[in-house]
Amino acid sequence: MTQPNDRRPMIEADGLSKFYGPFAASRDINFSVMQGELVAFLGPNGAGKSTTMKMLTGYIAPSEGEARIAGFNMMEDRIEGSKHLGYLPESGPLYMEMTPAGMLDFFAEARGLTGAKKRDRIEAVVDICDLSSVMFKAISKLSKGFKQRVGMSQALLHDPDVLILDEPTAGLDPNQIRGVRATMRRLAETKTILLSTHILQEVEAMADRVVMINEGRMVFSGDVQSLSTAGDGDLNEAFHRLTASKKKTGDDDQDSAEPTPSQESKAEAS
Ligand SMILES: Nc1ncnc2c1ncn2[C@@H]1O[C@H](COP(=O)(O)OP(=O)(O)OP(=O)(O)O)[C@@H](O)[C@H]1O
Repeated sequence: MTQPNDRRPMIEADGLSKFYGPFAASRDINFSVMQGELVAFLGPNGAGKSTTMKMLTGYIAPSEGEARIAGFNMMEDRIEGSKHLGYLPESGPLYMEMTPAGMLDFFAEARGLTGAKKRDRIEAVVDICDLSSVMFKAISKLSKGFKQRVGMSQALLHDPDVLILDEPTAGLDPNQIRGVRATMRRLAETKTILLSTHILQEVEAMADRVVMINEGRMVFSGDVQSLSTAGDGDLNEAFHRLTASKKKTGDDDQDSAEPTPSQESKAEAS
């Protein structure tokens, strides 16, 4: 078992920014997720969570800064970094006309898995994500919860040690949320996880630490207890205080998104 001081950073955002013309979707994001940690990535709609996750996974190029997975720069060594990484994008890379069985087979081959190894890994993710009842139905015909689980199974297929999950419980009913959370708790025993969510109970129940962004900038990095303290013991209040819009004008008024001095001390990169 990894001891706390043996841990190394498995996910690193090092000064990440993404500009679309003059608009900064994210700006100077700095944080690390250490081996074995589950870190919640919070922020209101449009804060820049998905953009940051896409940079971390090498899916889009940063305008500035560097993303590293297991120490690999995701622009220069994306193939090596991707061997360690499972990514569940917000909308899921689901081929709607395929069945889960066909899709997992396709992704397994693409990951270089063959023979018994391929069979074992498909069996393992079908079990983890509880997919056996839908393996031969078209993905387009599955409920949202099952589509989400198929997306998760794809992310887990090559048994990566790092997971980046973009809102894995978005749009699910309470029973489905329970199922996904139970799966994540199990995964968190052995993997490093960065998870974006809007659900604060999820953070309380599962996260070791929280990184929060607002209007593209980091406004908090710390443990759940410190986040709660920032809201006088109430996570909803903390979320509100840290993410209440400071914009006075349009979206490209970037200077107005500066954290206040008290928030800045909480947003130190770990
Ligand atoms: N390709 C793009 N071109 C221009 N603007 C973009 C592009 N992608 C994202 N944005 C903008 O960047 C900002 C951040 O978007 P992003 O999807 O990262 O937010 P988010 O925090 O993931 O939001 P949500 O919680 O709603 O999913 C938004 O204002 C969005 O409109």
